[in-house]
Amino acid sequence: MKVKQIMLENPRTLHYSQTIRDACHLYRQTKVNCAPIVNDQNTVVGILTVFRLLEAIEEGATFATTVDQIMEKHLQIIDENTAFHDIREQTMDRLLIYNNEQKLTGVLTRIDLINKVHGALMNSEDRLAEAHEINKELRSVIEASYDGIIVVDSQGSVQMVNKSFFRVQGSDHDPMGGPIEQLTIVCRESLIQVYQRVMAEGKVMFERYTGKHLTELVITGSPVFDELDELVRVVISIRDLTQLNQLKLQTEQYSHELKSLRVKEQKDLIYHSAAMERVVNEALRVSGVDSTVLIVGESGVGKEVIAKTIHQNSPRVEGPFIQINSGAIPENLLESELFGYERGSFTGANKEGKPGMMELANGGTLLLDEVGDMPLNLQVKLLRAIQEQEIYRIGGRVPIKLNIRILSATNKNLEKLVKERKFREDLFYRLNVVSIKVPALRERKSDILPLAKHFLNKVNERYKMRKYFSYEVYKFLEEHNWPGNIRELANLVERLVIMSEQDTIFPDQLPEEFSVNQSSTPLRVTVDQIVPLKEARDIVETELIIKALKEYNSLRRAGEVLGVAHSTLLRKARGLGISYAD
Ligand SMILES: Nc1ncnc2c1ncn2[C@@H]1O[C@H](COP(=O)(O)OP(=O)(O)OP(=O)(O)O)[C@@H](O)[C@H]1O
Repeated sequence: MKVKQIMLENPRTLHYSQTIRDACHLYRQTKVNCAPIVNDQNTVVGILTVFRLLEAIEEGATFATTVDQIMEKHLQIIDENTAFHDIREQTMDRLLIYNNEQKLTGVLTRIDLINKVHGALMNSEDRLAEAHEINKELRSVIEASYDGIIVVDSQGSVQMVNKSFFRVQGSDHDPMGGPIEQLTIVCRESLIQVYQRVMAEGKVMFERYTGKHLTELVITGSPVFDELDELVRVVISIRDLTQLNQLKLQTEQYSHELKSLRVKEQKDLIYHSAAMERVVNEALRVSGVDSTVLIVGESGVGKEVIAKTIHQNSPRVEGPFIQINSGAIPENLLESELFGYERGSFTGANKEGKPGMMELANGGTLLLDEVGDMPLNLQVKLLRAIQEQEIYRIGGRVPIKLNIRILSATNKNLEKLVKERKFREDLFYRLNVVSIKVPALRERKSDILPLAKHFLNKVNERYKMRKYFSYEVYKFLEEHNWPGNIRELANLVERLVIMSEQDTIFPDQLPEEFSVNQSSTPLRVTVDQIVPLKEARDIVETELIIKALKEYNSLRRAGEVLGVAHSTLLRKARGLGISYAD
């Protein structure tokens, strides 16, 4: 603080010829307790304090006594820019304050000083309370932060940590006051690096720490400067992303499970086998991304069903699912089917022109079925369309922007076709970003019965019937080799339902080409020890009756399947000790 900040500015002066009366008048008027005395040239020649005035009256002076007779002539003059600190030792009553042009600018009296100091004290007390309040608020803000916060001074010693720091650290170890090197937190090295880099460069720095079990910490160091622009401390925050990562993983897992539940709910996708479960999981995994997928497998194994599953579980689900079968469309029409055409572009064309399948699939998914049958000249155009996501209709000049996902399916060996130069290699790689192989039905026998039941239900529903298969028919379906895969199975089921006259379908109703003899493993009863014939008959009958009752859950149906009247079945069951409540 400088003297000019606490002095009484521009004090009123008295001429040396003025009297004590004038002085008293001045004191009363200005409420000051001293006055500089000037001569005719307005130069200060003395100073008269109230104290000196009272002293003079006591010594016999009167109101008429002129001030030059009683004033203090010994003057203490100081520059207005002198620091207050430097005049603490001086007598305050007589301080005259001059500026650098040697002009009187103020006086400093004890009372003024006391007032000023008192004011300053009150002020600083208020400011201290305010600072205390701000400090408290700051502290609670820092404590409320979920991020761990640690403040380190320029010497590298820890000045403060918040509660969250202990959570991130995973222990109660208190690093306060200690050097940063003694921290026990897992990301110690990264934290020290951040601190050192902030100290060296004076700006905000980041580091990422990754550890076991999805541990991920983001460490951010921010410099704090004082008024002199000196870097005095570094505030380091540690954001723990571990929980977030775990939650993310969990959400991904849940959404995957949810998806597979949805798929299980999808009525037209039936599977029990682990092989098919793997295929469905692959389909679900690729459904989330927009990559091209090549679905391979024998004819009729369900490639189209898998393509639909991908579409239905993809973000494009609200868009169209369009399918074009390259093998089924005559070569000369395939191009216009794919790309569409403008009006009058060729004879026989619709007058108005027509959008192609690619255009129709915009915003959705296009399945190129039997893609191995696509003619070579169209393969070039297709590749260009996929790469540029843009097509021209036949006869059209305006490019049409595409936003489609391409899936393709084939039962051919595309790699072989590439070698034989019947399929373009570049297109093959473009389509085969991800490939999914759907296994043949003979490689997933456990899917056969659920599929057969599914088709049986559908056909019964369609024709309003209530037919069912005998055990032997199921056995046959399960054992058959199914060269035509699921389509063949579905066709046979429909044929059996339509053709059979009774409600129960027996093997003798199987078409000739499916004669039971063709079954790869005919029905056999295995005998591994010799037992009396009666006992053997009882064992076989018991097994058959239990199985039939379990499968059909009805005496009448089980009887039909086993070829006996239900009353006979009931009697036999009782005789063999099989309990059954119909
Ligand atoms: N998992 C399944 N659940 C229910 N039905 C299925 C399943 N897989 C296939 N199908 C049915 O079998 C028939 C043949 O399936 P799909 O057309 O998908 O086979 P594909 O492999 O595409 O045949 P292609 O090679 O002849 O094009 C269809 O009627 C389909 O609905």
